[in-house]
Amino acid sequence: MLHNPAAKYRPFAPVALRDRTWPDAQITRAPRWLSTDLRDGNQALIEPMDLARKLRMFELLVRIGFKEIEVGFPAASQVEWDFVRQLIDEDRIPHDVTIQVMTPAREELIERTVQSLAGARRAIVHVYNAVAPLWREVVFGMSVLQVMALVERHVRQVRALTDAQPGTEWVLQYSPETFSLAELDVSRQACETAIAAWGTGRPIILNLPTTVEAATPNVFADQIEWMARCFADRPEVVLSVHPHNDRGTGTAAAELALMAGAHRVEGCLFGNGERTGNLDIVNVALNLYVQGVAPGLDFSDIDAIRAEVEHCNQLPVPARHPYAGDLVYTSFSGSHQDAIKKAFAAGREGDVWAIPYLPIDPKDLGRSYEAVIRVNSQSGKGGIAYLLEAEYGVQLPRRLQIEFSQVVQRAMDVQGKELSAADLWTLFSSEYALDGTPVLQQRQITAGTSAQGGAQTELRASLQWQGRELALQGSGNGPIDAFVNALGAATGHAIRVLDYQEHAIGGTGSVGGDARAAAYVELRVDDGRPVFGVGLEHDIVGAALRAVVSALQRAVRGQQPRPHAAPQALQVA
Ligand SMILES: CC(=O)SCCNC(=O)CCNC(=O)[C@H](O)C(C)(C)COP(=O)(O)OP(=O)(O)OC[C@H]1O[C@@H](n2cnc3c(N)ncnc32)[C@H](O)[C@@H]1OP(=O)(O)O
Ligand SMILES: CC(C)C(=O)C(=O)O
Repeated sequence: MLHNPAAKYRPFAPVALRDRTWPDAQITRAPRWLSTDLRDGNQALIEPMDLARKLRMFELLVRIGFKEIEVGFPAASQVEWDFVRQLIDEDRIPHDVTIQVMTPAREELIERTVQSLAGARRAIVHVYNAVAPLWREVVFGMSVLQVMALVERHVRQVRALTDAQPGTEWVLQYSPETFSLAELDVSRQACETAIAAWGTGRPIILNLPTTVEAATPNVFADQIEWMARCFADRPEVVLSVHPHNDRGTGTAAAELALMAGAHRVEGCLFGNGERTGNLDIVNVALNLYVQGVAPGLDFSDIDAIRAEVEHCNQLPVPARHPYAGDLVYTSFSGSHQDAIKKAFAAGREGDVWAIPYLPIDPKDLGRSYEAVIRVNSQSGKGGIAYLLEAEYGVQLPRRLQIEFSQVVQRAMDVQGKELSAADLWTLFSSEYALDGTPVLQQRQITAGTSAQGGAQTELRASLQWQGRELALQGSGNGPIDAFVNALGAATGHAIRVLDYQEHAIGGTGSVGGDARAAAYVELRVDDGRPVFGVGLEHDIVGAALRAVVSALQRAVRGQQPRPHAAPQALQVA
């Protein structure tokens, strides 16, 4: 790269429009959309679509709700011609859909283009010629006057040919190609020449392209407002824009152009098109949607649409593509996951959508929440807890989330790749010995009254513990109290219960067919650090006792077995 790029590149001159109004405008309704997937999109494919793929694309566009579809460049090739004929001859164009075809300003090509439309109910003939200085000099070798003469001659020709086919309702679209790079006055003259040659008062679309993006989108908005003022008193004129994306600002250019007075937007699904692509219509339409404006296009099953477009174009849609990419409803980083989980837990997906980091409800596009959160080395407790709850129904208490996230981090450091919900469950089950917790045998629990008149529970059971069978006997003010006292006496550990929580798990989750109980116990054992245990059982008492054993096992992991000791007093913090 150059040390001084100014030696080679020049900045684009701004438009002198001091009284511009577009910065204060708001887009409150959807524009008219034209899909140019079958023309500008198609001409940019490594392998242009064959008839079968063109038809699939056309039918997809109709299903999505496009009412104006540029179906091709019929003078360019036999496939293009045959496709237009197939649509007309087989009556495949719905009554509310208008097809558009494109031609350069060349006699023989215009003639063939208009012929291709014979029998159409309604059609837009799209004529273009470049108007910017570089093109005038290098491509055409023409002065401005000669360019105007070219426009006049060819639009007159379109008029004559279409007048000869009165069975079709005709609209002319004129594009001063390279508008974004041209002097505004030259573009205006070209448009006025086209209007006059077509016939004042007859419907005409003036389509203003950023054939190559050359400036920041505010400059394009100024250009559009300038042109809109020139044609403001012409009701027959529809002002359309056709942004490309060379600077990566196609979407912004289209949106600012709508604020500046454009009524119609041309583009392609997911931004296919020449070089960096055409404007991404899905992007602009869904940007409107999340501002509460109905776009008039239906992307309810965005994955199916994406798959169909990928098939037709033989090009992938990137994983980070706005609204449609594989990863765009996924959060990897811990603080995002935490915020999303809290917002769902607080019911913030209610009537008015307010979920942090998710500008749109993925469900509206047929995507699912399951895909929202994924866990890798950047993740924190929130995402892990979300996945375990969403997939397995367990609602981990906050301190258990923190404890388990450290277990996950250690596994992640070794493994170095993303963990699925199933991987997390395997790790969780093994860490808290959900399947391997020794089961209490011959459990007998009797509720009674103590000598002081309070509630007293007596517990007897046997338990396999560190290779020997323990006979447990204890009493307390409830089953957990009695069990902890009995276990402390039998194992020689001082056990204190710091926290206890429980909940039911519905019968439909991945945990099992029937409803189950989940219990979480936090213990301090022998004045060590607090540890959690988890128990899943069909009954709540069984789950709680399992959770106590799970926590004690974790607390004494790696220690030598203790001799018996006297029962410990139970305290619940
Ligand atoms: C910005 C855009 O997307 S414009 C759309 C462009 N799309 C396509 O080009 C796809 C389909 N195109 C084609 O199949 C062919 O290019 C055709 C059939 C249109 C023409 O093919 P050819 O006659 O071989 O010409 P070629 O492709 O080399 O085009 C260049 C010629 O067209 C002229 N030309 C380019 N644009 C235009 C225009 N809008 N109006 C009139 N003439 C034009 C050039 O000046 C050049 O003329 P020259 O040969 O006298 O110097
Ligand atoms: C001819 C026009 C509309 C075009 O495709 C462009 O300029 O990009």
